[in-house]
Formats: sequence, structure tokens, C-alpha cells
Amino acid sequence: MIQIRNLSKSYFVEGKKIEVLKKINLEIEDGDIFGIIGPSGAGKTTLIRCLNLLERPDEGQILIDGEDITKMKNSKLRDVRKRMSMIFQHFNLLQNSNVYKNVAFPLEISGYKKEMIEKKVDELLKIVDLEEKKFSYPSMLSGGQKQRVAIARALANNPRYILSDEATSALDPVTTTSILNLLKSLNENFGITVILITHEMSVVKQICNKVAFIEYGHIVESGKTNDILFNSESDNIKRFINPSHELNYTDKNLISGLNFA
Ligand SMILES: Nc1ncnc2c1ncn2[C@@H]1O[C@H](COP(=O)(O)OP(=O)(O)OP(=O)(O)O)[C@@H](O)[C@H]1O
Repeated sequence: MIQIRNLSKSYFVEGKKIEVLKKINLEIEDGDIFGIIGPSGAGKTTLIRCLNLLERPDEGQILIDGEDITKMKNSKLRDVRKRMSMIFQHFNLLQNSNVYKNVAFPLEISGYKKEMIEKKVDELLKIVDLEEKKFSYPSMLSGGQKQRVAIARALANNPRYILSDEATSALDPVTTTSILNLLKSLNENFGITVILITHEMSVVKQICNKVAFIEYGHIVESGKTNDILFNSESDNIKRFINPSHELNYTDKNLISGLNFA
């Protein structure tokens, strides 16, 4: 289980402090497909980057099975991070390496022997259904195929968590569904917990069992997906789910006070 406790993060831009995450509290249980949704600039990417300490939080704790990873050092931290793989909107593949080399890369870094790497890459390409593209280069692949390579690479170190940062945002709806189905099957068949950032409600509806809505660096609400989708009291969430949602009284007053002339 991951427990995020009072996590805060600010940046300083030209001497001005920008508070990006403000006392975030969240719990992600093993086996969850946990969606983090919210408008652009809400702090979603920063939050996910804090989870694997690509960004160091200023305050707060990130407990994995009760142990605070922000206090861990060297090899212990390396081991925890190794089991948190990330996938990205733009795939981040090595353009001058073929599919085999891209997937083999983390295994080479981990010091596996050549025969072991060959066996493992073949297994991984089978899981993502890309065996026939083993010697293709990224430029020869579709967006969905590139994301499958990235997922195979992400699986190389037997991750406990996959952190997905808008991994389907550059894909068409059909390809999005196929990538989401792949993530769901990894969750079901290998017990991998998926933490998924998206600004698309359709993604959350398709695979997330839980969801947190983040806005201006705050968690507005989190819980089971259906509870957030159907029972949320928050107007901001309702509007995010359904942009044509009726504005509340304060919003109407605000708009009627504006001068559109
Ligand atoms: N390294 C940085 N230095 C300064 N400001 C940053 C940095 N990274 C992010 N920010 C700012 O933090 C805020 C949150 O950014 P973040 O990328 O986490 O939001 P997001 O919810 O993922 O947005 P989007 O959906 O557009 O990707 C933004 O105002 C952004 O400009």
C-alpha cells in the first residue's frame, strides 16, 4: 500500500514561490488502478513524479508498506524505484535503437547476462503482442505500438507499480482502449498496481476502480470511481465530468455581473 501524507511541493520561478502541491493525502491499495484526474496545471504530473522521487517533495511522507521512501537512501531507495516503472504520453523510446534494444536496455543496466536478456525480451514482447516487431525501429511503429514497446520496457524489472503519465493522450480512441485493456490485464494477471494520470474522464471510466480529483494542488475528492462519478457533491468535479453541468448560484451571479459589451 502507498500512503501519501501531507505532501507539499513548491517551485521558485524568478524568485516567486509557486505552491504546486498542498498537503496531499491519498491511499493507494495494492491491486488498485488508481486514476488521478484534474485540469491542466493542477499538479498531476508533479504528484506522480514525487511518488518515485523524480521530484523531491518539500514536506510530507510517502509510505510504502509503512516505510517512508523520502527517508530511504542509496541501494534501498534504488530497489524501491526500480519496481516503480513509468510510461509517458510521448513514449520516450530510444529512437536509434530497435524494439529489442529498447526493451533490453533496463535489463542491461540491471546487469543481466545476454542469454537471460534475450529470453526475457522475448517474453515481454509476447505479453505486449509485438513479437513480430522485434527488429523494427520506433519510427516504423504506430503510436499504439510505440506505447506497447514502452510498456514492455516498463515491465522489464518486474514492477510492483506502473505510473502512467497521460500514456494514452496521444492515441486515438480505439488504440487508447487497446492500451487500457493491456494495462488492465497486467493488473489482473501480474497484480501490478497502476497509478494513472489523465485529463480524460473516458479513461477513468474504462479502467480505474478508484480516482482522485486534483485542482490547484489540492485533492478535492477521492474514492471509488462510481462514487465520484455519480455521487460527488463538488460542482467542479461535476463540471469536469460533464462540461455542460448546470452552473451553481455563485457562478451564475459571477457571470451575470460580467460586462460582455
Ligand atoms: N520544474 C518546474 N518548475 C516550475 N514550475 C513547474 C515545474 N514543473 C511544474 N511546474 C508548474 O506546476 C504546476 C503544475 O504542473 P503539473 O505539470 O504538475 O500539472 P498537470 O496537472 O500535470 O498539468 P497538465 O495536465 O497540463 O500536464 C504548473 O503551474 C506548472 O507550470
